[in-house]
Amino acid sequence: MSTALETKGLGMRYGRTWALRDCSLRLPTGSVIALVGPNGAGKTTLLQLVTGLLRPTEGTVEVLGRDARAGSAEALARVGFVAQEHPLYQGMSVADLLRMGRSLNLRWDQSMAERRLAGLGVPLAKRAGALSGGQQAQVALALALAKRPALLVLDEPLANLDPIARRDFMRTVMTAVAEDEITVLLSSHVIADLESVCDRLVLLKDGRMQLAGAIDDVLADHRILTGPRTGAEPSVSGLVRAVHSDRHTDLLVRTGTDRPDLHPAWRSQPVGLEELILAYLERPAEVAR
Ligand SMILES: Nc1ncnc2c1ncn2[C@@H]1O[C@H](COP(=O)(O)OP(=O)(O)OP(=O)(O)O)[C@@H](O)[C@H]1O
Repeated sequence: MSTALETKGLGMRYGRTWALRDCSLRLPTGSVIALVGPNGAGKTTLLQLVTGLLRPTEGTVEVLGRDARAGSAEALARVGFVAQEHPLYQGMSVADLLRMGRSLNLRWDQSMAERRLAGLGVPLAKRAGALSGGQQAQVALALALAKRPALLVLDEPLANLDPIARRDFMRTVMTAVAEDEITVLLSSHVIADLESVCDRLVLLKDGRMQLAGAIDDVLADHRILTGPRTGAEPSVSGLVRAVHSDRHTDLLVRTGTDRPDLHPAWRSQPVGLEELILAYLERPAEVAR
């Protein structure tokens, strides 16, 4: 399987603060990757390093086999980026934005962009500033897709969109994935919306990667162990979270592919994606490190 994005020892420091550290990732072509993490985790920093908007303090980023660090025009021509809050020139009409995109990009697909926007009922003659939030998000996405990117990078594309606009936005993304086999890297806090569309997960916290891999593998690596509160807790390594009620204890454990040898009073069950992500996000920083 070919690689769409590879980072090695990637790090970014603002003054004395490391926003991202030791980030080594390999993302296969054609995957849809959810980048999750709490506020300030380093998600935007990572996405801006990938799109060549920031130069790393250390490490390397390769997009489609080319160094993105130099802001190489050739590599970046294959990357579509929708920044947080999908900024557009508010005074320009949608048609003018498309015209500008066409004049700036060699591989521009004008008819596809017009078709997608017409299908969504977005009027081309209207000023961007006069469109709804959902329509503006769709215009920003159409501009990014018209570049015919191999890698589409979306920074919190679903923030501030209502449920229908979120669904329509993700439908457009998934149609592009199916039609053009693009790789998508998207950050989001809306975990429930990611589960049905993403096949890989990268979880950042305090600038460090906590989890990365195919969602199926990540889920298979974890179990919830439930047993009596007073009983001897199983001695397991890889404890992510312990929740105690009056009578029971729930342990979320990174077991790997091993199945722990449990006392008969304990049972082991799989964990769902949302619960797993929340458990990692809630872990105290000193445990997470
Ligand atoms: N231009 C900057 N100058 C100084 N510090 C910055 C700058 N940009 C980001 N940071 C810091 O780097 C860290 C990571 O920020 P980043 O915006 O990458 O996080 P994030 O995960 O995208 O957060 P959010 O979910 O709130 O958008 C934070 O501590 C932030 O304050």
